[in-house]
Amino acid sequence: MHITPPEDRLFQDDLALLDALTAPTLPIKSTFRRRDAELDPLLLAAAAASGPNATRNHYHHDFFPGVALPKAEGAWDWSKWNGEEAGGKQPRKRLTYVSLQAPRSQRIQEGKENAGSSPEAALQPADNVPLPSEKRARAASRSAPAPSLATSSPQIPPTEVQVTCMARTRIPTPHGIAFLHLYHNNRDNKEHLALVVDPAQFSEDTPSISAPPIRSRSLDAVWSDSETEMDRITRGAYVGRLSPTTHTASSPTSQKPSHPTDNIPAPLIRIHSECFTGETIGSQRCDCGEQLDEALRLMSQPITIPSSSPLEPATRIPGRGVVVYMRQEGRGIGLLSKIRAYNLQDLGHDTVTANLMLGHQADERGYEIAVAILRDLDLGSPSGEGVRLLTNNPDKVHAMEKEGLRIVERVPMVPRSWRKRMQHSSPRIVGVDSEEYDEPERKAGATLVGGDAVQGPDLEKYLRTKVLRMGHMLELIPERGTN
Ligand SMILES: Nc1nc2c(ncn2[C@@H]2O[C@H](COP(=O)(O)OP(=O)(O)OP(=O)(O)O)[C@@H](O)[C@H]2O)c(=O)[nH]1
Repeated sequence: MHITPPEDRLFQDDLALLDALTAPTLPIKSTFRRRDAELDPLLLAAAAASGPNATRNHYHHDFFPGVALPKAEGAWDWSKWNGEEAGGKQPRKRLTYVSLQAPRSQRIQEGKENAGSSPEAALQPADNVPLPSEKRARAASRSAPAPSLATSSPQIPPTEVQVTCMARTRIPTPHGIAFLHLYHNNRDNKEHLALVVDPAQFSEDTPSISAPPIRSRSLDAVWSDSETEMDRITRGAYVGRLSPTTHTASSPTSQKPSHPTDNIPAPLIRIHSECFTGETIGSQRCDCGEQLDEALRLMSQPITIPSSSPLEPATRIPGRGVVVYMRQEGRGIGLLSKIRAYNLQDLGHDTVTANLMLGHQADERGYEIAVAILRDLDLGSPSGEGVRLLTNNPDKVHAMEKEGLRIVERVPMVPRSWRKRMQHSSPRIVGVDSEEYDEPERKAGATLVGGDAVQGPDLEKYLRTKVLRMGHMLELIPERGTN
């Protein structure tokens, strides 16, 4: 007799549960076995852990109807629950899940929810804490007013996503220079980012390629009549490289989609979702940190353009690309829920089931804002040059295409550990230029955290200022080249 191992059974049950929770109709009775005994304590734990009012989208769902819950958020008091214990002898009453959430239209009418973030809200600081009035006045006198997201295009219906690049700056990364763009939008209060890798950002370094510079239209626009050249430069609307002696404000970007005139491949684009655990503390539960690092590395690789004539050598040009960094932590469920989901995963559930058990969808991300950011950078428009999208996620490809992004190629994102394993069995990975992956072995860690030492002139200057101007207790060492 064949006996299914308990882990397999759990896995099959998880799949059945997943079907039950996600299918449009309930599965046929015989294929779906309820796992009351194992599941209920977990559901109760998940519900109790999130407290009465901290479920998805902070709407009030109640796993314990009729129980007077304490007022303080998250302060679930078990002594107030008179229900039977799970696994007790009497036949158990199933707890029902009651949503106390009113329809959205009603919540908007009652003023409990905004109909959509107002442009003003989008331009608030990200943490949404209003500045004290005198600070706000001082800040306003120092910075140019940002364009109103609502009024810049009066013909655009209010539902259309609008993004504004509020600031841009040069960041020297271990892979080369990237330009960090910070965006506000009219949909949420998060500061989404774009990291642009593009040699044409430096006019003096522009190689002999015809690809247009990747520029933000909203950043390069003139925001008001009173905006000075220094205001524009301070928010990053400049061309070339800034130095104490050189600074030239940019001109408003042309609205025409631009095409490279030679055979340059479309820029490599990565839509990356925030992952504090993977990117900042080097968690090895996921490969997010590695993916961010890898995306920047791949974009910074020189591109080989074959020559049209066999007599001429191929040309090598610097890499071009953009990482759009979306603040969609935990596939959109937020860090709090992701941490709880990790505990459910430690109890044996997979990443999808854990999300569902917490009342979330498997993936709650949306890509409208990401596409709007790419549009602002003049990338991926139906009439433009298109993009190569770095992802393994088919849903992401479909979602981006649905939002109107022109994807000319999907580039796989092969985990480094898998690549190394595959390289042992086969020297070439299908669909990937093996030269691009010719990199030295890393000594430690899977993320930027585990990378090599940070170094370079910017860091040197920063460290010296900390010692000389801010009194940091560090012995100064001679600058490079001075001894
Ligand atoms: N809820 C949840 N989110 C996770 C977990 N592990 C990673 N994430 C989040 O997942 C997001 C990254 O998504 P992935 O599924 O790794 O990759 P993807 O973006 O869908 O696909 P690729 O483009 O191929 O990388 C980040 O926001 C992470 O914080 C997890 O176990 N649970």
